[in-house]
Amino acid sequence: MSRWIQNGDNVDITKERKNATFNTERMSAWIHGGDEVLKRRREILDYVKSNPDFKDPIPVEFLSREERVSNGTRKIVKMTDNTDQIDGADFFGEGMYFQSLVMGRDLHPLSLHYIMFLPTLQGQTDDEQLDEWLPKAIARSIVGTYAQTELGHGTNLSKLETTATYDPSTQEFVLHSPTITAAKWWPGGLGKSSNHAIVVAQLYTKGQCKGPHPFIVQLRDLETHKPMKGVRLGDIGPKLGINGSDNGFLLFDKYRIPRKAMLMRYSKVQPDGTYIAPAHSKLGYGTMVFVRSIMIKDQATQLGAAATIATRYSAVRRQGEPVVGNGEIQILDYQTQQYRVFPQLARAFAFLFAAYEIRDLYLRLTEELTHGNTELLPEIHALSSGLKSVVSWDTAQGIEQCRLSCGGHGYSQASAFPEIYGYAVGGCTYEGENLVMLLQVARYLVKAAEETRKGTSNLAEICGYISKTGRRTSSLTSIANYTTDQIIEDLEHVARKQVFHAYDKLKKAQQHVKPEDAWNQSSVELAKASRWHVRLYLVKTFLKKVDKAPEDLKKVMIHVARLYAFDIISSSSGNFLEEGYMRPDQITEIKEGVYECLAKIRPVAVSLVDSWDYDDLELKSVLGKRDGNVYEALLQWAQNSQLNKSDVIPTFEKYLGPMMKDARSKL
Ligand SMILES: CCCCCCCC/C=C\CCCCCCC/C=C/C(=O)SCCNC(=O)CCNC(=O)[C@H](O)C(C)(C)COP(=O)(O)OP(=O)(O)OC[C@H]1O[C@@H](n2cnc3c(N)ncnc32)[C@H](O)[C@@H]1OP(=O)(O)O
Ligand SMILES: Cc1cc2nc3c(=O)[nH]c(=O)nc-3n(C[C@H](O)[C@H](O)[C@H](O)COP(=O)(O)OP(=O)(O)OC[C@H]3O[C@@H](n4cnc5c(N)ncnc54)[C@H](O)[C@@H]3O)c2cc1C
Repeated sequence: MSRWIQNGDNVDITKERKNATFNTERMSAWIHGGDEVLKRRREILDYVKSNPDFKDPIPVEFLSREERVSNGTRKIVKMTDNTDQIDGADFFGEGMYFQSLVMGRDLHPLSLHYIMFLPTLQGQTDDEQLDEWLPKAIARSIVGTYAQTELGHGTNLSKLETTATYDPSTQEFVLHSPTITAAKWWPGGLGKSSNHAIVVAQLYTKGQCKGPHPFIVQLRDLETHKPMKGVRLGDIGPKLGINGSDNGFLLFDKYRIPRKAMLMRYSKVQPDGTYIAPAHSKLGYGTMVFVRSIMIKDQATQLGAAATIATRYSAVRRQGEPVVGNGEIQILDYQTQQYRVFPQLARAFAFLFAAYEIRDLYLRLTEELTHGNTELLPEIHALSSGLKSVVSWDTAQGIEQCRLSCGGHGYSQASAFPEIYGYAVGGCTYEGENLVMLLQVARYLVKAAEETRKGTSNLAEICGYISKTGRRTSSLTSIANYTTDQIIEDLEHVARKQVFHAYDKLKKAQQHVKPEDAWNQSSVELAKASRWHVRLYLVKTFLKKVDKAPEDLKKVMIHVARLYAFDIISSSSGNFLEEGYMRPDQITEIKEGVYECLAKIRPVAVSLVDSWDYDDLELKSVLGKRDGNVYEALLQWAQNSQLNKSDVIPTFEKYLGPMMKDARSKL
């Protein structure tokens, strides 16, 4: 046994846990929403661990693509056979946790069924359609996906090419892909698994195009699973990540579906072809808003996992001997290591707490929509688009920092970083490419700036800072006395300034060039304004949450929240220095604040990541193992390699052996 193991655990990690200044269980409960939530997490975990159906034959990174799809399909069917183990109504909490324990970091043949197909049926059907389709989808007698993106168009929905032309003589729509670029491309589970899809197509009736609308479409025969006549589909091949998912392509050749296949909660086509428009033109995009909202928690969970792995590994990895003869030190003691890893942990917290907020806002929206009130739609569209964009970008960067902080072992799939990154980074693209989403936020901010300039502002709370007068210089005197209100005031200043800078640039350009060119020429500054708007929101949400925490937890978490804010300010110091809003010595003070926070977090870092309550089963990382016994586990993990099945592999007989033999004979 290694000299670093005592009572089964690595001695360094045990020592770290003894340093905790707070109760890890209390912290976990606070993070996850209370004792009851924590208790339920443990029950779900026990259930998953005790069920052999959920076990992977070997770590999934050793499986081929076909094996991955097959293993994932087997598990998700078993998992959804057992949804009585969770509160089905709690998709955001129990649903997401259950699926992450069973399915790991992969999407699978039923992902889109649960994440988009079912929610679209719930949100977009009229009563009759709901009664027809929802029971089938819930029972899994049909499997659906969401087919919107095409080879030629993803972002720009107004130019989707798939057509749904209404034929009043038969009361049917004719679905058609007029070109190759009209092929649906990407939908998860479309390639081989789904037999139905929500297809988004340009609706034509009475010779007029009414724009993209959702239709429910049968793609495969229910018994043979062969594609229906007029439907061509398949898998799009391997991707950077999520290779357990059969993302697919789909083409229609004048494929007929009944009139009632058009989802008619908001827009309708009557039997004679008369079109009835929705109350709000973007109501049909509701499922995207829903997914953008739930993605925030998913991304936070991935970044939290990466930070947990990096922190635990840094506690057990010893490298370098600053005092010769005293032995090598834990790499977690290096300030540079802390500077790399702890901000990622702080971000993960910030994102998780924002995820709770957007969940609550989304629930409010759903409630309002049942009363026909669409007032909240622009605000939630802007917030979910902005959070989706900033959070997924920072998550991807953060995971990469965590990987780098683990040196060579971070590059091995044993670390789980490649899986985490491959899975999470997809979020920068799907559900709206990040930059495009930032530009959606910008439209909202431009309106707020316009109202403020006109003096007619009655802004929503989320952008209330835009119409504030604010100070001309920061009131920061010393980092010790830098209050939450001052931090927010300083971030508000920079966000407001950037909003008006972008707005003025846009307005000025509009005087000289066409509106679309003016927008394009201002778009980098507009996207920056959106980022500041979202960062401000994240900082405010985090500080507010910590302010309300119980005292024992607040004492620790305040350093994490301040690190999040100080890291943002110090890494963009130029924005704060502009026009003398801050002086260089104030920036120096904030940098010192960063270092102070790192030092405060250092002794409790392992306990903090323990509080995220990841089980080894969920982390799936040799480096992040709770017991810290990394080296033994690495050696064991490598035994799974197919190349280790024999001492000599065929490539030796075929290539290397003859090459060396030949070379030897010539010497
Ligand atoms: C038991 C089992 C449990 C299982 C649990 C599983 C849990 C797993 C958890 C998480 C994992 C997450 C995994 C997710 C899987 C992802 C799968 C991916 C799916 C997809 O990607 S689907 C395709 C998504 N596609 C897009 O997002 C396209 C992006 N484009 C657009 O959204 C829009 O076209 C646009 C926003 C870019 C522009 O739209 P458009 O041209 O139509 O409009 P504009 O002229 O620009 O704007 C007009 C006006 O409308 C406003 N607007 C736009 N969109 C919306 C909206 N959605 N809501 C409200 N308003 C909107 C826009 O801002 C303009 O407003 P103003 O005129 O400025 O007022
Ligand atoms: C893992 C994964 C899963 C997916 N799952 C599904 C699914 O289940 N169903 C589905 O329908 N789709 C799915 N998609 C597709 C996804 O929604 C699209 O890829 C996404 O919306 C972006 O569209 P695009 O790929 O066409 O990129 P494009 O729109 O071509 O964007 C390419 C580049 O152009 C820029 N750009 C585009 N428009 C503008 C603009 N107006 N202003 C400034 N810059 C612009 C973008 O910022 C980007 O840099 C998935 C994608 C991925 C990666």
